[in-house]
Amino acid sequence: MRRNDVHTMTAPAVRLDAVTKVYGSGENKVTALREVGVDLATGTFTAIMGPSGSGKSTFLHCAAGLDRPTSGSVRLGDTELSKLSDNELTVVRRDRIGFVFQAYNLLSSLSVEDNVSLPLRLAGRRIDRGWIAQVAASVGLGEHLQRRPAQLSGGQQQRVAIARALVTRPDAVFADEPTGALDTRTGRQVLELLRQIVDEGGQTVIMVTHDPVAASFADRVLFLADGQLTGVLDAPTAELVADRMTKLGAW
Ligand SMILES: Nc1ncnc2c1ncn2[C@@H]1O[C@H](COP(=O)(O)OP(=O)(O)OP(=O)(O)O)[C@@H](O)[C@H]1O
Repeated sequence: MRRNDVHTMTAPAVRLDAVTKVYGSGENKVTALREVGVDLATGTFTAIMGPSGSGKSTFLHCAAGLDRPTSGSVRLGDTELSKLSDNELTVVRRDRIGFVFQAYNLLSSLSVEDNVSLPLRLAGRRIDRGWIAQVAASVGLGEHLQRRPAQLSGGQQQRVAIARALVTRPDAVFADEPTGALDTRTGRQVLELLRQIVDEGGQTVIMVTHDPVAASFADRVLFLADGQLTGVLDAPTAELVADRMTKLGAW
C-alpha cells in the first residue's frame, strides 16, 4: 500500500490504485490526475471536491469506467476495468454502474416508467413492472409513472434520473453535480434521497459537487487539488468543508 493512499479493510465497491490521467501531449499535455489511490467503501456516500480544474470530473469518469486512466488501475468490485475490452466495459457501465448528471438526461418522448426501465431494455433484460413501480415509488414518483419529463419539475426529473440509475441494482452510483441545476430546497430533497439510498438501500454513491452543503450529506469528502488527492474529511459539516476549500484556495 502506498503511503498517502486511502484504503479500507473491507472490500470496497470501487478501488483506484495510482490512477494517473494525462490529456494531450507535448506542449498541450495536462496531467489531470496524479497517482490517485483511494477505496470507495461499499454502502457509503462519498463527495469529491476541489477547485475548478483540480480533476474532479476526470476522477469521476475514470472511476466510473467512462474514461480510461493513462496508468494505474480501477476496480469495480472484483472487476479490473483496465483489463476489459471496450465492449466489455460498455456492458459493465450499463449493467453495474448508475449515473446521475446535472442535466438529468432523460428522454423527453418517454414516460417516467419507460425512462426508468430504459437501462433494463438496453441490456435486453426482462422488465418487471412491479420492480419499476417499486423503484419509482422509492424516489417519490409512484404517482407519476405515465407522465413525461416536461410535465415534471426539475427536482422530480432528477428523481427519475436517480430511479433510472438504481433500476439495474448497480454496484455504485456516480453523480456529477446532481443538484447543480436545482434551487436550494429542491436540491436538498435530492441530497436527502441520495442519503436515503445509501442508508436504506445499501447503495454506494460517489458525487462530484462544488457545494459544501451538498458535500455535508456525504459520509466522507475527498479533496482534490491539481490532480492529487490532498485530503479526506469524515463526517463532514458544511463549515468544515468550506474551511478546507478556502485552504485549497478554491474561493
Ligand atoms: N478532454 C480533455 N482534454 C484536455 N484537457 C482536459 C480534458 N478534460 C479535462 N482536461 C483538463 O484536465 C484538468 C482537470 O479537468 P477536470 O474537468 O477533471 O476538472 P474539474 O475539477 O472537474 O473542473 P471543474 O470544477 O471546472 O468542472 C483541467 O486542467 C482540464 O483543463
